[in-house]
Amino acid sequence: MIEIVPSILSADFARLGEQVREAEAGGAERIQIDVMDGHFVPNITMGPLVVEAVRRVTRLPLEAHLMITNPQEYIETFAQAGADIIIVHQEVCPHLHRVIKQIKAAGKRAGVAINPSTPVFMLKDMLSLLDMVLVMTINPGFGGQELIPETLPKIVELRRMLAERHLSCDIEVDGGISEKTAAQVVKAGANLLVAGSSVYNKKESVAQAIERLRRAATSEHL
Ligand SMILES: O=C(CO)[C@H](O)[C@H](O)COP(=O)(O)O
Ligand SMILES: [Fe+2]
Repeated sequence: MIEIVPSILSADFARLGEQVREAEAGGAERIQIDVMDGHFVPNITMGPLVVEAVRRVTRLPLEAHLMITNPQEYIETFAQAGADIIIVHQEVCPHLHRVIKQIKAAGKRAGVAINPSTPVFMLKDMLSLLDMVLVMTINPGFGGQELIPETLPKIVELRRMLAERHLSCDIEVDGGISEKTAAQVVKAGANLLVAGSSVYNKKESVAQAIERLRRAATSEHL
């Protein structure tokens, strides 16, 4: 099943609760919270307090996309704050197996993200332990960027690797997902499509935006 996953990075923070509820009412089945530390990526955003606040206004599963240099130091904090899926970046985890086990030990689903320049084979031996691989379709740090086309073959390759191993891990994509790119990433093999600026775009309601993206994602055209 194809899901549109709203990222609150582009939401109106002055009325965050409302914006999360709008996504839920609009049919979103999970929400992504982008955590940035100003070290791994050149931007600073939200932390566990925001996860805790969002947890209070929705029953949807929450994904914490941790774009931070020492994720192993914060797994339990984000688990306690109410994240259901914890996503760490491969690039900052020399002991990735240990971090995945740490997420599982906290009772949460484990995801690993890879930047556009990180090859999919870096995750080959960990695939059986993962609930999700997040293929970044932009360089992480900011919303509103354009999808990098070189990331599309990575999705195809990952889907093939999972099929070969009979694994049912989710493939999520994040960055530059719009009406124009949604069908392309689905065709490549992604099933979870994170969307920030195209969901919270101020031109239409959050529900309308989600519906438009879902239609584009599941259309045969393009
Ligand atoms: O991880 C992220 C940025 O690093 C965000 O999830 C992503 O940017 C979503 O924003 P948009 O859909 O506007 O590209
Ligand atoms: Fe993200």
